[in-house]
Amino acid sequence: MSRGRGSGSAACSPILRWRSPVWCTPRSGGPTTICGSSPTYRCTPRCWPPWLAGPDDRSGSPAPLPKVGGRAVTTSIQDVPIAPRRVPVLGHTLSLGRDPLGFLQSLRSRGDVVAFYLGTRPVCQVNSPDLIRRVLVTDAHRFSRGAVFAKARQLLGDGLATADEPSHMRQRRVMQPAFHADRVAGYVEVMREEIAEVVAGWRPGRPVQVDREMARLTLMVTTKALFRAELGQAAVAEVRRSLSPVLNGITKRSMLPGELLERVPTPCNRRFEAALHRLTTVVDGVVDAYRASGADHGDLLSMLVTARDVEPDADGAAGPAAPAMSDAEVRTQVMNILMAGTETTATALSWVFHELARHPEAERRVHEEVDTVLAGRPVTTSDLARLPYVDRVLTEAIRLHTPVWLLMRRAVEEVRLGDVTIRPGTELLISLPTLHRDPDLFPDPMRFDPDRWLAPEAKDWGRARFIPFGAGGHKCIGDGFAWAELTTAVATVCARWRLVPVPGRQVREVARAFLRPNALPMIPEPRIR
Ligand code: HEM
Repeated sequence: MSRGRGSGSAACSPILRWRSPVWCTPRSGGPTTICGSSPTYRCTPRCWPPWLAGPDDRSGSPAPLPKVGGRAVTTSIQDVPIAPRRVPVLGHTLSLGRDPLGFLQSLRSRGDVVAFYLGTRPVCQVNSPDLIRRVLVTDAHRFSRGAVFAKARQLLGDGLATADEPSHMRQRRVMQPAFHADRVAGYVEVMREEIAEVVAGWRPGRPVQVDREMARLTLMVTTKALFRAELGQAAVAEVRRSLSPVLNGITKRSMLPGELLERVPTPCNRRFEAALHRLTTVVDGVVDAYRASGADHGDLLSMLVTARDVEPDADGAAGPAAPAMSDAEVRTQVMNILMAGTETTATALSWVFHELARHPEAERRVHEEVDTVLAGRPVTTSDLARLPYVDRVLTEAIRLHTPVWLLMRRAVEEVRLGDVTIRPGTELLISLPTLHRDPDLFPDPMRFDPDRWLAPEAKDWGRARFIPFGAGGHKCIGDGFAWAELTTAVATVCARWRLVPVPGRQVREVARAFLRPNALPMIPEPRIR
């Protein structure tokens, strides 16, 4: 089917998503202001393109190019429509660098699959929801994760967020229980306490940088959920100090061609290496201590340390259980979760408060619902499913400002997508804002309208047209955790505070590792009830 309509069975209802099974899809095999009423969303280009000269994700060497008459050719996309205004040598790099979101969205009307060039290297953007589903879900075995992940894997190790098959499937099986809905429910108290601690520092009328506050908040929540035991507290402080420089360093390095520049002992490289060393040392120390104590602290790290892997035998029956991960593997997983689970949720929360401030009626309804359900007491796990309007606000904010804005894959075999043939080695790109802002899928897409999720057909949208957490075997393992955290944070903050924009400050989308606001200064005002 060509692009335009998703169909078929429902995935997870947006309202119940926070407690839905995390693996709910089958597997196989110049800046523009966005304050006020401007409907135009563009972003400030930075860090682009991260995968330009990345190595092949499986072998660590460049992807093999197809050969014609014994000579390598630079294109493997002969029958794919090509974006206009390609410049010799540079390809479309400048257009993309000037306005990444605008450029990618401009490709939507040109076909289900459209190619553009980064320098001389083709990348195919997949626009049709049904073809996206094939790439991520039904034909996923024909694709690997692509060059960006290869770089991250070099720096972080082969963890869940970076691994390819078959290693990925084993890791997923071992990690899944730590993110089971029952386990996530147990983290809500930690989440609420950490959120309350951050908010306790706010003073009426004194501006706070909401984006930074949310980054602090999600880091506190993730580290507490990871290392709940007392012995983890020193580690928590060190992680908080080192994580940000490590994240920034990885983003920068994923853009560098080759490894030469990384080896030059510049102050920047030295800071990155020192922070990475501190982070790995402290995580190693905690893993040792957890291993030695053997106790279950009810946190993620306990789950990872005590995990046993039961490999199915040839008949599919359970084989003998064995320790699932070495200490080095546990450390890699911890690092992966810290990287994947903090800025994503922080970015989503920032956009939620930004949109609430711009839509007083939505804000009023959130306050009304929170007051009715909580009646002045702290939020609990059972409240999360009783906040349907908050749920719709979160869903709509994440549709409009999808934090993970690019998914990348690389074809490992020839595959036919609609009318075009994708050759092995071709990089594919799925631009989630292009999908989530498609007027054929979401009428008046730039309008923040939480009630669009009341439409009866909305329950099917999670199948193909609304996939902020991805889909298929790599679907976000932390989606339930993130949803619980988002709901708890919004309910806790909105029970006491309104966040009002600082007058005259413009908020822009910045397409870095995540699609985040450039800055979000806001003024906390105590609510008068
Ligand atoms: C609003 C918050 C979040 C968003 C929007 C988000 C989005 C995503 C997306 C789109 C993917 C799929 C990437 C791909 O297909 O290439 C993903 C994967 C992943 N996410 Fe999240 N995420 C969020 C929060 C979290 C949290 C809180 C955690 C952990 C505590 C987490 C851990 C992971 C991991 C480990 C993966 C890799 C899964 C795999 O490949 O099996 N994420 N996330």
